Amino acid sequence: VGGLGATEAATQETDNLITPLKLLAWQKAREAGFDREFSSFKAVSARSQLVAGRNHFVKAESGAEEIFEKVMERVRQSVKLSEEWDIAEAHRSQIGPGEAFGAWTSKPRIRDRWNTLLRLVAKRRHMPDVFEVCDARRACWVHADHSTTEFIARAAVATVNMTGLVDSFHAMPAPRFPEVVFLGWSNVGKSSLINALLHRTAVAPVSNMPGKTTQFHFYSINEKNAAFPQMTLVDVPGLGEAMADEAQTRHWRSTLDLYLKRRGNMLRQVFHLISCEVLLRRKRPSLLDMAVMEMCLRHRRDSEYTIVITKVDLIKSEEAMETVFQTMRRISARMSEKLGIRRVKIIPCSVKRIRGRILLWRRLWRSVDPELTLKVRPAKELKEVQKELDAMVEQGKIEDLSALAEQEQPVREESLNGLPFSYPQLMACDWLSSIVSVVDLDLN
Ligand SMILES: Nc1nc2c(ncn2[C@@H]2O[C@H](COP(=O)(O)OP(=O)(O)OP(=O)(O)O)[C@@H](O)[C@H]2O)c(=O)[nH]1
Ligand SMILES: [Mg+2]
Repeated sequence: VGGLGATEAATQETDNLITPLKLLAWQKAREAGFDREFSSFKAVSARSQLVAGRNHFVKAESGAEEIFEKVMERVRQSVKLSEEWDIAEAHRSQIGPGEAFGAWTSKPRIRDRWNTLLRLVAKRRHMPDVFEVCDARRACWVHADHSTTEFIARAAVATVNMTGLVDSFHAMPAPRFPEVVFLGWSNVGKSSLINALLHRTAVAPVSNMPGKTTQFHFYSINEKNAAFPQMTLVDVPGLGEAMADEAQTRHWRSTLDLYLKRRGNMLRQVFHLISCEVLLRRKRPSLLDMAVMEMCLRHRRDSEYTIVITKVDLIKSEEAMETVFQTMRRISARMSEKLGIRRVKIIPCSVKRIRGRILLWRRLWRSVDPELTLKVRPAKELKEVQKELDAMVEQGKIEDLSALAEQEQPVREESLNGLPFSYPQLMACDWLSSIVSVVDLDLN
């Protein structure tokens, strides 16, 4: 009693069981952005559980998939795109950033097609598919635009809630979801980047005066939407001198230090932002930046570490580009000399343009992807499980039910299989090629 039965193909009986839930499912789908009728509402598989009565977990097919497939097929069949797609497919293994394949295009017609495809894929909220479309578009040398990043954000983000606004380590909310922190000198664009990635204008307050963010902001993404990837983004006060007094800045630094050292393995990714402005002016990152960098690389083995060069739209000449370039080369050399690290991932980006946004999303996604995370469900009393299931059935929470059923299946092992085709290539491409491709584009 209490164990889940095996997954079985649905029968007429299971189909009858879910029919009354169609309206609820449709309402839910509408809330999530689905704007048509279901063309079908069929049970595809079912599992049952005997807990003083029988619970049925039924996976239903809504027809949305069908519509998607049809439209996608139509989009792909239109002559131009399908040709490009086929070429991209044929060159899948060889196409990487920097390899000549054609000239970049921003033609609205072609761009719109890719964005339509992306919008359709985004509705499925399956991020590897989203990245696959992005890769294919890039492989076809079609520029991304604001719609592209908007659809990526739509696929990944349903809700954003501020769940903590604190100024000491001990007041921080306990880590609930995989966490990503954005840190760096004051005014480098940490808050702006969070807004840009979420495709929201006013989540994190931004100012052109340094010292805007004065507390640690915890933003829970998709807190109550388990169908979306759940994560926490953390915006921190600037490391540098800002407008605050000496004591305040020292306090922030020690809080950050504690946070990085003690946050534990829920902290998955550190985005360390360094502004182009600073690199152009000082030709080297600050000692504080170097200390943070070393700390992360040496002590934060649980987290990924990425340097983000912000405001690359300010690079206006080839000399400026060369300066940024050489500075990054020096940083890389210093790190490899000191820590024996051969490669530090560096992503140049700009919130005024699209540059770097997709790479950042990919990097972010990689660190929070629930499929790469072993979920440990706490053992519960049978009665509790029963109550939970009853409540779900009563409220018609079909998605939660099927998520629960899904959870009982063996968790996939961490692997790169199934990730988008150029993912390893992109990861393998060092900062040199990524900065070249981005800056080249900016100068064109
Ligand atoms: N040109 C350009 N300006 C940017 C970019 N990103 C941010 N900015 C500007 O830089 C300024 C600072 O941005 P914020 O996001 O507040 O920086 P912050 O790192 O959060 O700053 P603090 O909260 O003070 O630590 C704002 O005026 C932004 O508009 C960018 O990519 N390009
Ligand atoms: Mg800020």
